[in-house]
Amino acid sequence: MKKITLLGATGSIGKQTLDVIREHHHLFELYGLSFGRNIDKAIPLINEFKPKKIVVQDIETKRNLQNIVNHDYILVGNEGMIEISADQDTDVLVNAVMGSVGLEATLCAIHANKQIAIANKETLVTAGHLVMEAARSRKVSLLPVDSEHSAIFQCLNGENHKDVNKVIITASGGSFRDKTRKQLDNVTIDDALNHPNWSMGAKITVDSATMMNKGLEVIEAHWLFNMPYDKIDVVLHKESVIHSMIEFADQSVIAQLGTPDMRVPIQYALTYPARLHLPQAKSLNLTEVGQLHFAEMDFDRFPCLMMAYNAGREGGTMPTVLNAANEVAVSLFLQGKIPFLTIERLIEKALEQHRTIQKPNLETILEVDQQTRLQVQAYLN
Ligand SMILES: NC(=O)C1=CN([C@@H]2O[C@H](COP(=O)(O)OP(=O)(O)OC[C@H]3O[C@@H](n4cnc5c(N)ncnc54)[C@H](OP(=O)(O)O)[C@@H]3O)[C@@H](O)[C@H]2O)C=CC1
Ligand SMILES: CC(=O)[C@@H](O)[C@H](O)COP(=O)(O)O
Ligand SMILES: [Mn+2]
Repeated sequence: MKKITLLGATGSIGKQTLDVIREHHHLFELYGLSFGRNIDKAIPLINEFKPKKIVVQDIETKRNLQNIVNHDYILVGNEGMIEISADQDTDVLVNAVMGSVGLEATLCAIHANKQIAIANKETLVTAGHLVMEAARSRKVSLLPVDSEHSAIFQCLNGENHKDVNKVIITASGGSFRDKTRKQLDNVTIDDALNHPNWSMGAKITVDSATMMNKGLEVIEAHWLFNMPYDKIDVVLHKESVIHSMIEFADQSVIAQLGTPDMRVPIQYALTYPARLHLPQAKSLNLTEVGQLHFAEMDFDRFPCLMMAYNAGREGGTMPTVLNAANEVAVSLFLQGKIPFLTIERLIEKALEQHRTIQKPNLETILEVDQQTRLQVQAYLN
């Protein structure tokens, strides 16, 4: 029985992780869970899975939860997430929290030798060098949950890293893929949240519409697979059937395909190297899909992707700034405070104003993250 700690249990990945745990309850037990403030979503999960430990975002949420459920172990905030992630009684951390707030819990879980299933891409973008170095030195396996990275991981199975010509990450194009830049002037929050293929949390759905999601994924792939940026390509593929591909030295291309269902990569990260039956997932019928489409990425149409490549290549604290600026800008858009196209302008400004610090330690990363958040908020005043 593997005991799982799940950060971000009330979210889209959290919910689908619980589907997998429920399906394989003879293999997995939910030991601890965290969520933000969404008590209504958390209560049925607490009642069903009876976690030993719970973490909420703040004291007020803890008080409100205590008025509803009788539980001895409710912790708060980052310290709480760190405690349940590195707890001696848990085996695996599924990090499905949204944002770089998941960084310290990931690092502490690695230091405590936990197996990590990582959905929380912001952690790797913000401080990939620290996370990968910790995982290497502790010999901890860091298994990807993000669909493209799970695909790359599967395509690399049994292959030699030096034989890779390039990694080809597929991009659906997001909610606005058929719109010109001019048509983006007046798009609404609801329009942005209408992803053509995936049902996901609000932040990643907006990232997908700006193409920042692919930018974050390029940096994530760089760290997870130790791949230089000139060997990572992005191609538009509107069906999201091919989740990513690898071209090898002999020009052979291996791809991983499947219906768009995050329970598949989540389960694989939890059962690797075994593949278990997953009854909820639909079989891929290519004759029903009919055609698969591919198009070259247009960096003028999607400038966030180029900003991410540039920040990744620059390295040091630049990806930390990219991520923090993006988190704040997307949140402002989702609160209705800025129009869609202002997201990329705020990020661009934050990147332009930042002087890179190379080889930053955790303290520096956390400081730059905080400073960037305040700076981007201040652009609006
Ligand atoms: N959804 C998907 O299909 C995919 C997601 N990912 C990545 O997985 C991660 C999670 O995404 P997704 O599930 O869509 O996100 P959601 O917004 O659906 O869920 C986020 C979860 O994190 C919690 N949370 C948010 N902010 C905080 C905070 N400050 N402190 C503590 N908890 C917090 C939320 O709690 P509450 O509900 O209480 O607010 C919720 O449980 C992201 O990094 C995303 O990029 C990667 C690939 C695919
Ligand atoms: C499901 C998943 O992994 C998302 O990150 C997905 O990739 C979003 O799709 P696009 O960013 O390609 O629109
Ligand atoms: Mn993805």
